[in-house]
Amino acid sequence: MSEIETISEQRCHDGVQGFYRHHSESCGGPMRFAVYQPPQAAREACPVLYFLAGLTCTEETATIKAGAQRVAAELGLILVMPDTSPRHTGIDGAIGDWEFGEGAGFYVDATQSPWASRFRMHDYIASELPALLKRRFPVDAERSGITGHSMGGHGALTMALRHPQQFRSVSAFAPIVAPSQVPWGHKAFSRYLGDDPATWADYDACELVRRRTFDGTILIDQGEADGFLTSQLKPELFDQACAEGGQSLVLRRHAGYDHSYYFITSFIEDHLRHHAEALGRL
Ligand SMILES: N[C@@H](CCC(=O)N[C@@H](CS)C(=O)NCC(=O)O)C(=O)O
Repeated sequence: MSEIETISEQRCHDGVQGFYRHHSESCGGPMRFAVYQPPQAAREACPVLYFLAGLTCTEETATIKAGAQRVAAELGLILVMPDTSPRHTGIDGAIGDWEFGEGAGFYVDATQSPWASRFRMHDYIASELPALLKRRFPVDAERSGITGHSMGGHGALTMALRHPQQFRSVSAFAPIVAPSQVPWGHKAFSRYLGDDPATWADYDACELVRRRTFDGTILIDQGEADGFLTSQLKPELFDQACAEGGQSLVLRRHAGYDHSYYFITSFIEDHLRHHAEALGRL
């Protein structure tokens, strides 16, 4: 049996939109992800852009709602949309709370029982999934970028800052930039990582960027009408941390836009072009 099971594949903008399932060692069970292969992928290895989704989302959310395929087809970018956590874990407390557990993996490797056995999304995204994709899809892994939304924006920023050899370009939509300082982060990190905030810094973009900058400009878009802006997102903290760390950042604030995929689809093209340029496609 192939290590990747195809759930569906459909023609899309002359490429192929597929959904897949495999057994994940990192997460100790089955995981699903979506891949869009642009038409160029039929002939050559293509750069790859990972899109990490937010709370309550699955591999389907950005695939269906972001509207990224048309421009990815033009630019020759492979798109990878992973699920946001392991599923059907059977762990007590893993379902029923949209801010924690299944659908809310926060892209960390949990160290605390009972989460540590399954909730290892950092290792999954940084190592296991890229290695798996290389064996099945025509990815030019040397040219990988990462983006994401909200919790996934936090994932994208922390992955890129921690693994600059793996991810050569980074951007985010309405990201959680300082999880150690906001309720979403407190709740998830205290359970996944334990009560000592010192262990949280490795997953906090504001902390990471003060330690080491990313080689390239970080692009962030943020809607001013986002209901989570002042309570959970606080982009000004990342702006300040980047200034202190000497990180190049373009933070764009857009009047009237909220937290939804209507906001994301309005600016996804700019993000694809940002990555394509950094990955040598423009
Ligand atoms: N709990 C609220 C808010 C959740 C929320 O806004 N999730 C964002 C990510 S943090 C999202 O992308 N939701 C999926 C969607 O809009 O399709 C809900 O379920 O409506």
